[in-house]
Amino acid sequence: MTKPGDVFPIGGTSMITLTWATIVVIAVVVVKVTISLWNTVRRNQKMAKEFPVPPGSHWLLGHMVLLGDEGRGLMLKAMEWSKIYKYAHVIRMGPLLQHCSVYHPDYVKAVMSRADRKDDYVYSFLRPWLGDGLLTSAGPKWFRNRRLLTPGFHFEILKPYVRLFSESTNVMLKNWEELKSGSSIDVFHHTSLMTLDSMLKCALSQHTDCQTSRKTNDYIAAVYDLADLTMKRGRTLLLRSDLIYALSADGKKYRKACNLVHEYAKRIITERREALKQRHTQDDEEATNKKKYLDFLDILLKARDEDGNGLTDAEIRDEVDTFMFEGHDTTASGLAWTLYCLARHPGHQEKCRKEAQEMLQGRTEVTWDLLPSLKYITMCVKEAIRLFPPVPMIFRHLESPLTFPDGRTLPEGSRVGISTNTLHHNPHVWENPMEFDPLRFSTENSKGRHPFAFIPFAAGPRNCIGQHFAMNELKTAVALILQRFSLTPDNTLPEPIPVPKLIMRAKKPGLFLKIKSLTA
Ligand code: HEM
Repeated sequence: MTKPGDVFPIGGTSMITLTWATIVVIAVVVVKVTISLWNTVRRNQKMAKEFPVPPGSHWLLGHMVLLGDEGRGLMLKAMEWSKIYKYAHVIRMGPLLQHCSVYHPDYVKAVMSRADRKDDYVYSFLRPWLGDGLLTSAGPKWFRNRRLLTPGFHFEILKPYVRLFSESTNVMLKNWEELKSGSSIDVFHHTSLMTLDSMLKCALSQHTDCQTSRKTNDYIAAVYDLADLTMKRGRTLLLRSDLIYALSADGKKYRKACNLVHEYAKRIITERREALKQRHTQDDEEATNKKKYLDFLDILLKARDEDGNGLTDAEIRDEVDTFMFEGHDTTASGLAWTLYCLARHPGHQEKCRKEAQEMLQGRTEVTWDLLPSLKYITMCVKEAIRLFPPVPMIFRHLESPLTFPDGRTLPEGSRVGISTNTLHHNPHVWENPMEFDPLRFSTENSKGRHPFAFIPFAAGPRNCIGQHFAMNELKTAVALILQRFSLTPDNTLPEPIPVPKLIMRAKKPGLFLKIKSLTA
């Protein structure tokens, strides 16, 4: 029996066993790491043999040295390279980190027709926030949840949201009316608050004063922080390490914001579950009918697979966080750049305004049945998100080898980047690609276009589940804005500069336009 103070003895034999065990563990780790490095080097070499490596790659930092102003340098270079390399080229982001960037419709189709998992390089930075939501999950889990969530985007569900989009846009326009006519405003800031307001209503039935309150709501501030911190981490080599990030000031701020948004979603889910339980005790049918619309949370709570199993609270939270991220800033970016294009092209702006006025006849609410008549506005929105795709780059990790139509192949484990921005400016695909020409999207001119030439919402099995939601919001907002305001560029400031972050943003100071009320 051991007494207090006894030290457990390690005899000679145990000591030798322990030493050997340690050596074996270290050897296994070293062998595994060496094999993994060797495989990466071989994969990279094979990729570089099949596909051109553009000039300017540094021996250690690769093409990162060309990133330039917040990634804009490399974005412009990639557009230049697409003139020389028609389909794809290699991009090096460090000594071992390398991907094949594809931007020709035939190549994009080959990648997007499969459901390979998202690449860890970018999406892992989102995982602590979005967990295993639709955007970041893979395999059977993604497949099941995608099937469970798809009914939530049926047009019957989306119909009542158009009224909510009108409501949020009108709050933004009321704010604009309070400004002096001819004021210059950062449109991005306004559209971002407006789409967040809409998303809170459609996803969670949260009607907040986020657009009018002077004090920033904690939840909204945390969502902004998380998006900004994720972008910053992606372009800072040192912060890519989980350990360094966890110890850094940014990492601590990220964790705090993550906890805040998770707690917020958890509280709303619990409250809604309680409310649903209460409703079961009353007349369930009657209570559901009284509610004016189903929000995404209702859909998530009701979803059942064929075995009758629903989503857990953690899964619901991940999906709520995913919608809040994927669904607001992307739409804000699309709207801000559409307004910018229309400000620069007064002729197209006037045509859109005429269409909006004819459709609205003085009303301040767009309704579902009016949306199909917004044909010219739809063409302008599409052309704007061709020129300024809200999601400029998407990454995939090949789970099996991929052969392209011309016979070139990429081995399993390769990282592929689908550059929406380069594809949308590829001179082998688009005539005068830099020109804003909404008529490209007329029915006539769209005939015969490759289905993978224009992919702002991605394509194939992992396309954007919210694309109709987003297009409805964009059309509604543009119609209501142009009915009441005229937009012109602010020539006292430099031209807004697009920068490819997680979404296409405008470089500081932002995207400023002059707004003039037409009703004052
Ligand atoms: C103009 C607005 C939008 C654009 C340009 C856009 C674009 C995209 C793109 C390119 C993807 C593929 C991303 C990837 O594969 O990594 C995607 C995925 C996704 N989007 Fe959107 N999106 C928009 C709005 C929305 C909205 C409003 C919602 C929700 C209400 C939404 C929810 C999602 C989700 C959940 C996914 C992941 C789908 C999956 O992998 O199954 N998006 N979006």
